[in-house]
Amino acid sequence: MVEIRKPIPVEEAVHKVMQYQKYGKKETISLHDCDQRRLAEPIIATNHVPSFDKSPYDGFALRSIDTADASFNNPVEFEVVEHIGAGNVPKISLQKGQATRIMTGAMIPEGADCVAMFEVCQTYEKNNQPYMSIKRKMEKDQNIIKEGSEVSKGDVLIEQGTLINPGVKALLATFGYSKVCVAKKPLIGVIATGTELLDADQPLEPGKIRDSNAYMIESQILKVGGECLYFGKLADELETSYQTINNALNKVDILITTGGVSVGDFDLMPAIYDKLGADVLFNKVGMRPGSVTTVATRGNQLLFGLSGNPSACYVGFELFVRPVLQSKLFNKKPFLKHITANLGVDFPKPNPFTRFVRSYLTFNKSSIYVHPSGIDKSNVVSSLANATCLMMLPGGTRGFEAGSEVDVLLLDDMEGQEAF
Ligand SMILES: Nc1nc2c(c(=O)[nH]1)N[C@H]1C(S)=C(S)[C@@H](COP(=O)(O)OP(=O)(O)OC[C@H]3O[C@@H](n4cnc5c(N)ncnc54)[C@H](O)[C@@H]3O)O[C@H]1N2
Ligand code: MOO
Ligand SMILES: [Mg+2]
Repeated sequence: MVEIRKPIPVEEAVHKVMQYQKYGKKETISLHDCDQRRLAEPIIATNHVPSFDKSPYDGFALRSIDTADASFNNPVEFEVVEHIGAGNVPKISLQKGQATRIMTGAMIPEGADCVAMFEVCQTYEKNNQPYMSIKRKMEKDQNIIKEGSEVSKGDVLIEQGTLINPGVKALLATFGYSKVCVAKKPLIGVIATGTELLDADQPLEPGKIRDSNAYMIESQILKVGGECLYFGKLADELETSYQTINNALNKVDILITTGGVSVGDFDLMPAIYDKLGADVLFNKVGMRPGSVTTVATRGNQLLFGLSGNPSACYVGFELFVRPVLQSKLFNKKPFLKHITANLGVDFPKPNPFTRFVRSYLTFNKSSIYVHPSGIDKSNVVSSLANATCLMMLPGGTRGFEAGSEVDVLLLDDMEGQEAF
């Protein structure tokens, strides 16, 4: 008699897996190498920005009060007493009728309370001494970037778990983080199972196929910030498969296998979990593809038994492995981002299970449409290359019409969301 498995709802399965997630480890690396990593500590402002009052323009720093009588017909004259560029510290404190020639980014001299741009000033010399005049009134604080006006020392600027993009890297540099504490990439082992599998460099043989899942999973791991350790492919043979999987578990944080989780005579994963003493959290989920996705734990390690069917394997990774990996990277929004979009095509056939259709989006003015990216079957590989999202069609007794609103999970978004 074949084993009859009871499917659990997707949300429940995700919840079960996430109970086992733990924050990962931290490491300190050079600022140069931190791109696309996630912050293991928040960025805290170590100084005010700017850290001194500065000029936003090339011009003259002066005392606004001295321009009180300036007008088109009454230019007011200033003696230019100092000349400073960005990086210089002004030495002269301005007295009545004095100005400092100042460049963008330079420190405002004492006494000055505004900056007049070159464009509104006339410059000339008298007795070899530079002078300038201005025909308009200036206001106190006009054209001055005040100390701390952008950021105050001690402010928490970027949360732990944030992906380091060029803007985050700029902040790290601004606040002197020449070494950055980032989440260590979790090491995820990958094993492909199946006597039918050939490597990518092997010629096809009757009855055999090339292993695509291992490469696909490797790519999925790398895309979301993990490190992959590939242990090779295993023929469907219990003892050697058990040995390899047992050894692999000692070397990685998480282990993913693909294939062999269903009820076939050569589907050995259930027997291997048994032999490993692993607890199976679930082995049937109310979803398509990926209904056979199995997750087990041994000690505090998670073993993901993804389906052998390529599309099912892909979806199983995105729904279950990805949020665990994101949590290990301290991402507070570990789940795939949901949006709603209008169905681009009809789905007349109902399905009792929630369907995750590999899809892509199109945009028309302010409307978003979602379309399948290929054949909607669990065993296909060709619908994956153009998939940028998963359309989520709830299970039930009805189909769906083009134009109706559906939930969509974004695959290329790296921010995520807090709840599934
Ligand atoms: N009697 C039943 N049969 C099946 C059921 C069921 O409930 N009762 N479930 C079906 C569903 S749904 C799926 S999905 C598959 C899952 O099968 P397995 O996870 O056990 O995977 P395999 O049997 O090892 O392989 C399935 C399929 O995928 C190909 N494959 C395997 N590994 C790879 C790889 N690394 N790269 C590319 N393709 C791979 C393999 O050749 C098979 O064609 O079970 C259904 N059956
Ligand atoms: O696990 Mo299967 O993918 O539901 O077709
Ligand atoms: Mg099978």
